[in-house]
Amino acid sequence: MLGQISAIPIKNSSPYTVSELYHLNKYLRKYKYRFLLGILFIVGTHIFSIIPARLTKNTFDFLKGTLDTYQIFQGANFYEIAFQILFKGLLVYIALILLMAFLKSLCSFLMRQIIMKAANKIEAELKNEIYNHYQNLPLSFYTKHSTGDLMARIVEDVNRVKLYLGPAMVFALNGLVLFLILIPYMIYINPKLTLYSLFPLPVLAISVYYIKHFLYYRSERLQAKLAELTTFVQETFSGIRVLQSFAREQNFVKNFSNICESYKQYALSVTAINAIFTPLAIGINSLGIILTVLIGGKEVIKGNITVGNIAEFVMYMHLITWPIITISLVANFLQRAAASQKRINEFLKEENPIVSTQNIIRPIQGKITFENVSFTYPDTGIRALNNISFEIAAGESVAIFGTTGSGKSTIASLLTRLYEADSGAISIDDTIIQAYNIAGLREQIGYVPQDVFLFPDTIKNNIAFGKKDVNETQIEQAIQYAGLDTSLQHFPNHIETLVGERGVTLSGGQKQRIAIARALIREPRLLILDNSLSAVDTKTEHSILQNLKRVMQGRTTVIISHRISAASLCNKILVLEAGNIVEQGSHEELLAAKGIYHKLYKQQGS
Ligand SMILES: Nc1ncnc2c1ncn2[C@@H]1O[C@H](COP(=O)(O)OP(=O)(O)OP(=O)(O)O)[C@@H](O)[C@H]1O
Repeated sequence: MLGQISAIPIKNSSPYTVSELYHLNKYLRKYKYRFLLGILFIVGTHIFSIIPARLTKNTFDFLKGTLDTYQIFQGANFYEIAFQILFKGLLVYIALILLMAFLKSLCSFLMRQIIMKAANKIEAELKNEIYNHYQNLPLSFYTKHSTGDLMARIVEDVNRVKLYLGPAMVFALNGLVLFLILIPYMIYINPKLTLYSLFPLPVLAISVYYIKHFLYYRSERLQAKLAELTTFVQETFSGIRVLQSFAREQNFVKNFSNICESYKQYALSVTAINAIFTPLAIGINSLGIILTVLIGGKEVIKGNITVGNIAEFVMYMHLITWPIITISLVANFLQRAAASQKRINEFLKEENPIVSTQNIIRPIQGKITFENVSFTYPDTGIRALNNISFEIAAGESVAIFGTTGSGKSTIASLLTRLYEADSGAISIDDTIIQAYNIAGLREQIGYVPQDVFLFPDTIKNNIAFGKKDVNETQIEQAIQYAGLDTSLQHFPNHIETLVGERGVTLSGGQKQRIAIARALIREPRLLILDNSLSAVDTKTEHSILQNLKRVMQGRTTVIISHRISAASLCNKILVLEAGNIVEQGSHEELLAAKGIYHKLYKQQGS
């Protein structure tokens, strides 16, 4: 509701386990060769990271060896020769280090390309899977879940899963491969130096874990605030008409400013924690370097290692720090992905109970039979229809007439199989409705619901939405039958006029008539108009109904209405009250019966 902010739910507090991610196995299997190739390039990246460190060690040792020799020959004629040897040797080492750096960058680039691309492909496929599944779910599913929730699961949650499949996968594999290659190699060079240089790393891992944990919690809140802000702005502008007409602008400005302020506070705290993080990581890493130089120095004095080994170890320290930092990142991405996948799985597990038993696809004649049909809305428990029975002959026009909330629209929902009756039987052409293929049946029904929905597109495209492959003549004809032709003359772009968001640029009556044209273009065997002429004057209503009589010749028309004027034009009228059929017959018969219909006839001054 406008003004009551409904933040997009991006977190589900119910428990989840990593096993939720098993759903992704089919995608991982599909892209297994990509991931394996990615691992190969990760190995390459690390080999080309370790070799330069080894080359640096050799450079140091070479420098030291050459300088020692130079000391021996100082004062003699060999000075120039020693300098030449030193310089050429250095150039060779620099060239080799540059080559390794290039190869490392190349492997790293290819690894990211391969794994990230696979993650992007899986993200798109998962989105498609969810969207396809949404399309197959019944209307009752949509009344239970908000649009914000549906959107959050297909956008936010899938994005979190992608972060796990992409960056988290890269970080995890990167760290694992590096540890497997580097640690044994360091131990091989000098176990004692390895132990001391790695000593501060657990401290780094634990501090990073806690800081990141706190940071993610805050970021989560920040994200929720952002969603709140977005929803608020969206709701404000979609309800701008009401907002301005009720002069509530200042209240909304104040509310917006309050949400902005709390968003700012969260953003500031996230920035502050982020600011602590980098100096802390650098500090702990420096501690490791100090220990390496100190212990390494002692080892050099003892003759166990060379000066080059210290330089080499300092470089290894830098290589290992980032994977340590990313451990908590990976753990966090994994948790968030599992929570998100759980939310996605919840929807993917939803099944549509409205199915076809025999998948019959055939043209219908339009005979409709309701036998002792009852229906209670599952979410509210409201009994909308109470054991109702009636019959409509093929080609008949029938009005369903009654007070508001009496169950008229529910009959239309059951006929279009948007809901399933709890008991009783609904048949079309003496075949139980469940036997028909659902899409095949719906394609033969032209249903104009009470709340008209128009896409922000042209009038033409809104009408053509009802059918594949339509031509201009069919559109013009549907417009004429729906009584829209005179209105269209006032539009500068005729049927190419854009209707704006939900048809905001049109009058209520124009929107209703576009919806009728959309239904008529399908040339339906059964036409259901649910209060579809409530926004037009009785004269226009009369002329449209006369048109429909011609168009629907030999086809069944069900007109749901509160108006006697509409009902009186039909062959038969069903009068509903509190889910029961209280009267039925022709206009004349019902007037003669002097019941509810007659009373309403008098009230409406017909
Ligand atoms: N989607 C829904 N979920 C839960 N309850 C519903 C739903 N739609 C309608 N109802 C309830 O079912 C009852 C019958 O509603 P229905 O829309 O069929 O009445 P109606 O006769 O068409 O009313 P109106 O003339 O005002 O459109 C009402 O009490 C309504 O509150």
